[in-house]
Amino acid sequence: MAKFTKDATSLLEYVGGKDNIRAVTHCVTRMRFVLVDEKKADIKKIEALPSTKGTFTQAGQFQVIIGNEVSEYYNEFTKIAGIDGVSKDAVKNAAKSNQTFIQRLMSNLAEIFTPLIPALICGGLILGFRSVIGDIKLLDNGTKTLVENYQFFAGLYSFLWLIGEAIFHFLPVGIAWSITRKMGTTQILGIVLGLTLVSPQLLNAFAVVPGAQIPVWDFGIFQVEMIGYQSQVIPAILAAFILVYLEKFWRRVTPDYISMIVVPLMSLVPAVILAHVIVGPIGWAIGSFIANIVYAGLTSSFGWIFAGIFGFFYAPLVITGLHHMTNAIDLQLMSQFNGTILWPMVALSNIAQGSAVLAMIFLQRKNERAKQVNVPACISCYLGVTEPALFGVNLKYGFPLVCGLVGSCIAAMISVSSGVMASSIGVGGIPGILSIKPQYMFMFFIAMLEAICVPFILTTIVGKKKLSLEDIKGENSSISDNTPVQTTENKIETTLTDKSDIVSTFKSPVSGITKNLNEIEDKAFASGAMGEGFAVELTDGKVIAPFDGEVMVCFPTGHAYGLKSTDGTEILIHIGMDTVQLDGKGFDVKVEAGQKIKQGDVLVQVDLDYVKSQGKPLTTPIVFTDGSHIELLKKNSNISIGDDDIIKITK
Ligand SMILES: OC[C@H]1O[C@H](O[C@H]2O[C@H](CO)[C@@H](O)[C@H](O)[C@H]2O)[C@H](O)[C@@H](O)[C@@H]1O
Repeated sequence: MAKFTKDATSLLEYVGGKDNIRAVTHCVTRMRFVLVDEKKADIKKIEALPSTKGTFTQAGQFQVIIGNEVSEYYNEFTKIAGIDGVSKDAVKNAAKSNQTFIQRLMSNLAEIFTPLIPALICGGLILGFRSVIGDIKLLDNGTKTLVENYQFFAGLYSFLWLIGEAIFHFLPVGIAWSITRKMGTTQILGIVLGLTLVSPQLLNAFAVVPGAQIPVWDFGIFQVEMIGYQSQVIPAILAAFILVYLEKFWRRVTPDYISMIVVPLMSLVPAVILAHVIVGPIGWAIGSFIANIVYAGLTSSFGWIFAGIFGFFYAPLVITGLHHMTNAIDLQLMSQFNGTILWPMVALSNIAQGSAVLAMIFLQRKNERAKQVNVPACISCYLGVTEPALFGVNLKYGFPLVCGLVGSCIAAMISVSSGVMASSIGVGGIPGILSIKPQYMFMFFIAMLEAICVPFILTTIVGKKKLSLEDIKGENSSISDNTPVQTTENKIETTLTDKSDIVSTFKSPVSGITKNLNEIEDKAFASGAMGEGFAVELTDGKVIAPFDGEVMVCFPTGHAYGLKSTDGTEILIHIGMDTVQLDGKGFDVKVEAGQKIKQGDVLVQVDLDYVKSQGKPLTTPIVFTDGSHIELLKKNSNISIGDDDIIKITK
């Protein structure tokens, strides 16, 4: 059995089976589905699968976040489902039907740039290395660079530009290719179109300065300027879409037997003409306008405010999966200002989220199970891929995400207000410093230190208050088969504060015969590891709220509830033993997590006969997970729902 066989099989069932999948693909960390009926997906069950880090529905796509191993998972899933033929394009196109114009624009941009990222990162590292050897005066008391002192480095510097130029200056080739690939038209035509935008026959875009002699194609009656579009983003996007739609048009109207002659010719030639005569100049102007606005915004006296907003919202943008659209702006900034002030904030945001996870590693150092998630998530984040951290840790607990956002917001403000600029997009984590222009490396380093320290300290402080003993110590401290595993939905927040007031507003949530907790069979409850409390052998299936407060946890199977009273008392009611295995059958749940409750509100109506018929004991522990001390006042007594004075609670 392959690593993901079990989970992939369950996922197929929980998304509603093969018939409910209109299309499926994956990206760097997520399975992306377009479902026929989204309501058929059982999100709670999907999120409970061990390999699922979270789910997200965005713009017509149902995303299941798996992490860095998603391609292996995807292969297993498609093998089991027998749907190998479903392509990425099919997913995207199917999802489009559910999107607004803006969503479509954003996801199109993100989709265009995603396949280019490996090359951009490689180029970023190369440019960063070139800066280190060619721009930093490391030798002769800070007066000479390595390139100036050693021929080897001079040669290396020159050689590396061969690759750097191919990636960044000839970017229109990559963009036009990516668009034809995405739109399912002939990719080589996209490549050729891209080449016509950066051909050496044209005046290089970087040589187009006021007063420059611009060569022309002279058609007698009119002339066209021979300008190259090196590093330009929007002209390439517009030209490629023209090519795509021309090809689609000609393919539709051309008989098959001449399509090979007509379609490429009639698509490419007009596309190249339109590119150089109309959309090139227009796209250049639009691109410059956008880059100027972003640049002016970020370098204005209010730049730090824009930066703070970007820094705060970048990680949530990653959660939506639309973040790659920022690459378009980065690349435009690079072509116009020879660097980007946007991308350093991307790297800082990723670092900040990684640092929040670092704090979780520290807080949960005794929790073996949490370590298995936290450590790889943190490493991945520090190397530029944040989904394992976002979905596996920070979103799950909530507060690390917020602490990371605060750290990222401050780091972005430091970065922008000190003018930090990267030569290019690079590895969006700690190695990102290599892509920063040498003169800004120190300030980026300071911003990076902040992005490491602030989320770490904040998460540690908040985590000490927020995390339960179970979160901190892991399985051994309190988890049994009957114990709900903590997920986003079913998280029990147990504060570690020590109060000493006596609470007397507790009324029995159930009817039955009371028992001391240590008398029941389940070891985890009986040992008191989950907290003190008592148990009841149920005689009636109605379960009510014992106090006014909130439902913190409502287990998807309806058999366990975490409640918090208005005065902060927290309890877990676990109905029956091993009842998680009933999968919700016999439990008519009346509340949901997050719901406010009044004492006496019905939480669930349990079909006791059914539970008994399945061989499950009706022993129901009621445990105080906030550390309260409990004395059972009515031992072995027949109590009724709503009775008070059953226990004495001391905090
Ligand atoms: O969705 C995967 C990741 O996408 C972004 O990072 C990637 O692109 C960055 C350029 O925009 C690049 O710097 C980084 O090295 C790449 O991993 C995003 O910043 C990540 O948070 C996300 O996990």
